Amino acid sequence: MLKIGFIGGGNMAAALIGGLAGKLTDGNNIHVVDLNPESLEKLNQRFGVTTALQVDDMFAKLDVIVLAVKPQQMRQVADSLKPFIGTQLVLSIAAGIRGADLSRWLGNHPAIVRSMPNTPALIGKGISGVVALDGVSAEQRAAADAILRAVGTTVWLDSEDLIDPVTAVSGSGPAYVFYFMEAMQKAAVELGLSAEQGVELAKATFAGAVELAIRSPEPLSLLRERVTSKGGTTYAALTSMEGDGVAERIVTAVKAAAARGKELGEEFGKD
Ligand SMILES: NC(=O)C1=CN([C@@H]2O[C@H](COP(=O)(O)OP(=O)(O)OC[C@H]3O[C@@H](n4cnc5c(N)ncnc54)[C@H](O)[C@@H]3O)[C@@H](O)[C@H]2O)C=CC1
Ligand SMILES: O=C(O)[C@@H]1CCC=N1
Repeated sequence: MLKIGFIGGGNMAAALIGGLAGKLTDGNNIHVVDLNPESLEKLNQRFGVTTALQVDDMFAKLDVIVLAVKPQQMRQVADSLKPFIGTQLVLSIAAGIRGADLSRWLGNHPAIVRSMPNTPALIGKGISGVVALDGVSAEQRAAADAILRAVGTTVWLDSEDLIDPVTAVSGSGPAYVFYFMEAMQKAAVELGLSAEQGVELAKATFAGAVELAIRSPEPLSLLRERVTSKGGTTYAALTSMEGDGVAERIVTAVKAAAARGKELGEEFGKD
């Protein structure tokens, strides 16, 4: 059974641990470090994981170490981990932080996998972009894949350059969807429906449309055209959106997220 450590026991770590515990490995084979004792207590109670407030010698005995802190904290975490690094696979889920920087901070450690999951991992419906540095063995790639697949699906990338685009599309993506849903709810209220009715309509519309898109082999544009009767209501809404350049603005926004990912790597990977 895999022995897995987590540094950072926040949102994303909890999602991953929830997917792993009792399936890929037992809770007592998972060791979590976080500065916040309350987060640790919750994880211990829910999944039976062992915990510590700082990186300890347990980390020398693990197969995989998942780095799940914010990009800003990664350098300091790497420094505290370095004395315990041997042959373990290090799996980072942090936005921006480059594999080469992590490797250098860990004493030129070769076994680094970078991944970008998303919050639907909390309900087992995540998707993760993943890329392995050259020093990762086939067995370690399989371990990284199994960990991420415990909370959804994986898309392996040939180049680390594609991780920032994945971050921008699917890592941050759930927030764009919620933003759109919030706007639909706002419109519903302005048109006279209650807030509860608005959110129910928005959620069910997204759930139904997404399921339809997943089950349909047809392109998204065709699904959209089927809703859009010439001169009808949808046509009026889409014409308004086109006039306002909404699609272009979304493309610009997603590109801003990718640019920020690159910038984070430059900002926190300097030394
Ligand atoms: N939230 C999201 O949608 C996604 C986040 N990510 C990445 O996952 C990482 C974690 O994000 P979240 O789980 O959302 O953040 P979070 O804030 O919920 O969790 C981070 C945890 O790290 C702990 N921490 C801070 N400094 C520490 C240290 N020195 N040692 C040990 N623990 C420390 C904090 O107490 C906190 O519990 C980030 O790098 C983010 O880029 C990746 C994909 C999606
Ligand atoms: O906003 C962020 O930086 C992180 C990475 C992807 C989702 N949340």
